[in-house]
Amino acid sequence: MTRTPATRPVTVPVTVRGTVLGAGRPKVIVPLTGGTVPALLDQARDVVAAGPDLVEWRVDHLGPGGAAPGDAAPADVVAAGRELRAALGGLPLLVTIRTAAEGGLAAVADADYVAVYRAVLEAGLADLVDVEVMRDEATVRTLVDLAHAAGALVVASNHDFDATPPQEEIVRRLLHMADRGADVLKIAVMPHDPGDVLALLAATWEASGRTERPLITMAMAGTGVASRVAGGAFGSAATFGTVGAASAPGQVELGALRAALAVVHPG
Ligand SMILES: O=C1C[C@@](O)(C(=O)O)C[C@@H](O)[C@@H]1O
Repeated sequence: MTRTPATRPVTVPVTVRGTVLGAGRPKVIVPLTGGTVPALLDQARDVVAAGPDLVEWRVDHLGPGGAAPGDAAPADVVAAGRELRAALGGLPLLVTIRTAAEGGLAAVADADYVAVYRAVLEAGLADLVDVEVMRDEATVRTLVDLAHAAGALVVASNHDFDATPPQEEIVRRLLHMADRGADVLKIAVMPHDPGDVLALLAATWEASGRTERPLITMAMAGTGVASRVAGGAFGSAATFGTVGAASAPGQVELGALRAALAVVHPG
């Protein structure tokens, strides 16, 4: 049981293209998972029409001709990114290479992971980049510096698709992300029972009392849906919802998610 400290730091919100993370109702992030540029742009049109707060581009789903997801070369990613950026208008864009180690499709070495992000950042395509904080420390440092030099924010991330670590460990990982210089701290875990969802929510509440940085947390799959709709009440600044394809188990369709968020966060 975690008690509320007498003085809790207040979350310092971050603003991306007018969208505020860390204040007000949690923001809805919709993932794009197209495997080819035409598929990506089709999906982007539907997503823009649905009006999310932010868009996540899962670059690891892109492959040459859709044949080999995760293997797209930096120049191809940049070319696709330019078209995507134009299709998104002013929507904030989070660029994510989710590696196989954390439940994604990219089986990349650190050098390639950095090369793709470097190209995307230098082309000015990302407002935020997802950096897996468990990767090599020098890689994480390089990416944090590259992102900040390009005027982008870093969303540090960690994913456990097998289990839910204990509350203290979830908090430790989130605070470690802050130590690494991330602007937003994100963790996704796999619950096996409602107690695991409670651990994730308790960790969210505890961590939000120990860092000023906005958090994004979720328990995945059906058991974890409560965390996707009600995580904001415990300190999560955003939640992933779908327009079409999901990028992780348990994501709720955008319209239903917005309705649920309006119930949890009236006014
Ligand atoms: O980190 C996350 C969270 C996520 O895994 C989810 O469970 O909603 C979905 C991913 O696309 C995103 O990068």
